Amino acid sequence: MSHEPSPANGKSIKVVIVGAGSVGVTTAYALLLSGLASELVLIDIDENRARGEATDLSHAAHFAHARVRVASDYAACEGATAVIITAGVNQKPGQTRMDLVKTNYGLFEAVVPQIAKHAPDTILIVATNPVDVLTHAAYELSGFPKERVIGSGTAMDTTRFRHELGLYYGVNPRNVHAVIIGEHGDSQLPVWSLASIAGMRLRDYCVQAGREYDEKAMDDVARRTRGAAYEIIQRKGKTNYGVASVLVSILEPIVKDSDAIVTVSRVGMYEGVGPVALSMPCKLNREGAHQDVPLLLNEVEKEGLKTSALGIREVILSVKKSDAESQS
Ligand SMILES: NC(=O)C1=CN([C@@H]2O[C@H](COP(=O)(O)OP(=O)(O)OC[C@H]3O[C@@H](n4cnc5c(N)ncnc54)[C@H](O)[C@@H]3O)[C@@H](O)[C@H]2O)C=CC1
Ligand SMILES: CC(=O)C(=O)O
Repeated sequence: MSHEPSPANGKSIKVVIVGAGSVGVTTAYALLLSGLASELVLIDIDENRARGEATDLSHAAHFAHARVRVASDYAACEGATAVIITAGVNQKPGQTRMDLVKTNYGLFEAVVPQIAKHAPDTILIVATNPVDVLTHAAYELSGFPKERVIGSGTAMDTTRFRHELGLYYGVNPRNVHAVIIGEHGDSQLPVWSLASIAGMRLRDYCVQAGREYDEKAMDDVARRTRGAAYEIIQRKGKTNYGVASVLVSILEPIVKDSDAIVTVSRVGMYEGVGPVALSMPCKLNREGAHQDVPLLLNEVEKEGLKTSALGIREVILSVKKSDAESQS
């Protein structure tokens, strides 16, 4: 009898996680439990730590029909369906995601070309912060088409938003349709004009449910969504479970080629801004992320999106400028 793990869904799906820290290994564990991958490879600059994590995870893999291994060389990315990048410094209490840009941009310059060299057909999924700036960097450094460089973006904030709305209205978050777009960060934008429950816009839902639409309560929902990571980091020093599940939810439609719509970050052209990676609802399938249908936004939301895009673009330009200056 073979001791080889059974391939996921009858196919051999290899996923590489670069960065075997808190987000990386929580994602690895969530992926193992999902059964989406038949092979997981961990790469970390701290090889000893990665080896310990891989051994521990391989004991969990015993129950999940997948193989977990550690690699010290990016050649291990060859043949990967997706490479998830979670390597990099995280926020200390009070820091913004943008505060991490200099260190993590340098890391991407070292890592992304190596992934692209060994896995030219893979899909890159970026979680490292600031995720939009680094998704943009990964796109430029890899030379991959836009579709194949995806940031976890506001998939995380959208999950938190639906969670908060579900709590407030007393319905399951799965029945709340609402998205956060723009930056995975402080300039993120809740799309109130399209938020709905049971197919009804929130104001209509309130009329039908015989309750008042409370503007102040909605502002609180948006504030809690935007501030969730800060609060968690203040309390426990990091966030890991939410993002791990979000990364699995991004990988799933890629592996299953299912055309699911998920709000992820991807490079696009924005009027009056230029090319910039930010989050919009995208169709995900085995070829990557596609922004096929522009979101119907009102004028205020269009302005908010532009402000968010300009903020990300400014950081992209400034980190590239200071990087070029330090190399000259
Ligand atoms: N997009 C999102 O929603 C979220 C993003 N994050 C971000 O994910 C990143 C990782 O966070 P944590 O896992 O908590 O940090 P961590 O410190 O636990 O792990 C980072 C790992 O990266 C490794 N690393 C550093 N340089 C490397 C290199 N050149 N090559 C390979 N590995 C390298 C470290 O050795 C460490 O194991 C941070 O930037 C954080 O802000 C965290 C939570 C949510
Ligand atoms: C840390 C981070 O980006 C988050 O949990 O949203």
